[in-house]
Amino acid sequence: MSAVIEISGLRKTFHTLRQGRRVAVDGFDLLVEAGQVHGFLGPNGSGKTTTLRALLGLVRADGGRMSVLGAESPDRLPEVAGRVGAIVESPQFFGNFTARRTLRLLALAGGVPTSRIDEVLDQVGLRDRSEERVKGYSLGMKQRLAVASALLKQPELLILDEPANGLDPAGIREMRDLVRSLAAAGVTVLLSSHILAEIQLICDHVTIISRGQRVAHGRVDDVLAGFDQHEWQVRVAEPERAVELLGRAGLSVTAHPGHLVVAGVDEPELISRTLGEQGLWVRELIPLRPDLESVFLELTGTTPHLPRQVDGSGTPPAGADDVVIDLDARENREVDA
Ligand SMILES: Nc1ncnc2c1ncn2[C@@H]1O[C@H](COP(=O)(O)OP(=O)(O)OP(=O)(O)O)[C@@H](O)[C@H]1O
Repeated sequence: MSAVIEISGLRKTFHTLRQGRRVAVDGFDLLVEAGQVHGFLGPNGSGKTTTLRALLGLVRADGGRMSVLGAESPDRLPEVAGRVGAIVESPQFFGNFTARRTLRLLALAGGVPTSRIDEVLDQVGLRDRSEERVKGYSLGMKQRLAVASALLKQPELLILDEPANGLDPAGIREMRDLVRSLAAAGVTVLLSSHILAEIQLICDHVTIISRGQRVAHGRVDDVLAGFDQHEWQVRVAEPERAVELLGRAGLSVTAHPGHLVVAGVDEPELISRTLGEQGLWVRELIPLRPDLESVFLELTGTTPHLPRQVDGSGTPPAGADDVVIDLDARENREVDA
């Protein structure tokens, strides 16, 4: 697969009068390949927007190499700008203009045929409302108009910084459907967010940033698999006896209200056989898989605990071949306030 975005060793330090020197991005790497819907995940202030701004030439990097669609950024960015759509800073629209008039203005300014206007309005689901003034739009509709403006030139790559920010659940769902339909149409999408569930629902790949450094990257399934402790939630009629039997069989078991958690077990038969052979029948046996939220919280240090998500499918995640977890960054992390 070809690289659509490559960043290696990106550094950016801001100097402000009040706060002095602030390292926003510190040797950061990112690889986005063609066809991916790539989630760029990190807590507030971890460096996501700075990275995207540097990539797009909106802020000057202090070090590192970047390329977009094979062109070095920022020097050769103009060569590929027509193939990239990006919404990084909150777009401002004229409130008194309709969506159609807004897009017409942008199409004319960008040399895009005006026949594209109806196509992008359809793509973002705004055609029915396109004659209304933008000032009457909801935040979600404004976001969709922003995406429509980025789609005018039929980009191969779409970069969205926090597209779900400020949206209500219905708006988030609309944005999710929109990103999925763009991905299905072959657009490579890089999407920054701190809404973990969103990333898990939309993205196939993820890069996690914490304090300006990459702390994990790879296929979402593989990143999750890297944190899988092979735990099972077990319900039985006599939990105390079950703890004893499982412990005697050398299994790691902890008691929780109403259930037990057995860790480090690949095959659930081991649990049911150990208990069944002593006449203790398992009522429920559920694999506990880590979700992106628990992985993110562990990597970025925002909580010491690993909440678990119950995945009733019982399907083991894919192998962890592609996932890379930067252990140095993990161990050296500081706790976010
Ligand atoms: N123009 C600036 N001047 C000074 N400091 C800045 C500037 N832009 C960003 N920073 C600092 O750089 C760090 C990274 O900020 P950045 O906006 O890139 O984070 P982020 O991950 O996008 O956060 P959020 O999710 O809140 O948007 C923060 O400490 C921020 O205060």
